Amino acid sequence: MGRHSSPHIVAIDGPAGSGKSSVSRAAALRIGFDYLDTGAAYRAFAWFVNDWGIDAENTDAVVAALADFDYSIGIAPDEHFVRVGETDVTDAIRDPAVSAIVSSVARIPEVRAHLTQLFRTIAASSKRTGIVIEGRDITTVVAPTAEIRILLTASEEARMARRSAEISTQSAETVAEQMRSRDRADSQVVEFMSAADGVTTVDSTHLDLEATIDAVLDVINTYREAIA
Ligand SMILES: Nc1ncnc2c1ncn2[C@@H]1O[C@H](COP(=O)(O)OP(=O)(O)O)[C@@H](O)[C@H]1O
Ligand SMILES: Nc1ccn([C@@H]2O[C@H](COP(=O)(O)OP(=O)(O)O)[C@@H](O)[C@H]2O)c(=O)n1
Repeated sequence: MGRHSSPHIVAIDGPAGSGKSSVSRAAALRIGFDYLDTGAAYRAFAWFVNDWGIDAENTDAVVAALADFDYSIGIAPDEHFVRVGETDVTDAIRDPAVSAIVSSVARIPEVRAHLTQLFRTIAASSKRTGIVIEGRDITTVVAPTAEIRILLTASEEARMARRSAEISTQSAETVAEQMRSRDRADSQVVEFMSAADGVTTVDSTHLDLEATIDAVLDVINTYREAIA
């Protein structure tokens, strides 16, 4: 038997290091939803452009590459993978070299429109009751009509500390500077530092990971009737 209606959507946005990926995946696992990390697609496309030797600043060449971008991602929260063609890029897209160029491809409107369409198609393919979608413009552009929309924030200091604890190959100062400049670049294209109308803010500055997951689940449960 096929599924009868489209999956319910929990939309989560926030800046780098706010906890979007870890919190969204854990929340999805807890409520039996799928999970879609949209930043992974922007990263994978940046990886692809770089792999083809295209300059990320060459807008025409980057846009032309979209036609050959064969992307797939696992949306089961416990089976995460990211592939471009036959190549598994799950780890490669986290490389600082990718982080350094991803905002350049993400600023291009044609790239955003193409990936937004892809996200809607992937979300619609979910066989579960619902899907948690996480990124920068999910509450505003990708799924503005989602029943549940959350902005996950944390102070810049907390976000930098979390991210530099994860990356051992670079100094804390380098990691912080790169994150700050990526947030600056991204902010010129999408609004993810303040909540749009109807979006609930969860500030994790003074919460640990478990408490943040609980806070997000609280918001989801508040709207539970709508998604039951
Ligand atoms: N509330 C929190 N307290 C402490 N660490 C957290 C919290 N939320 C996330 N983290 C950790 O911070 C790091 C960055 O989180 P991540 O989910 O990758 O953020 P984002 O997807 O927003 O960039 C991860 O190592 C994660 O375990
Ligand atoms: N919905 C989204 C998600 C990511 N992105 C871009 O993709 C990059 C990587 O996103 P990410 O979610 O993996 O970044 P982190 O917050 O995990 O560091 C961002 O810096 C943005 O340039 C976007 O433009 N829109």
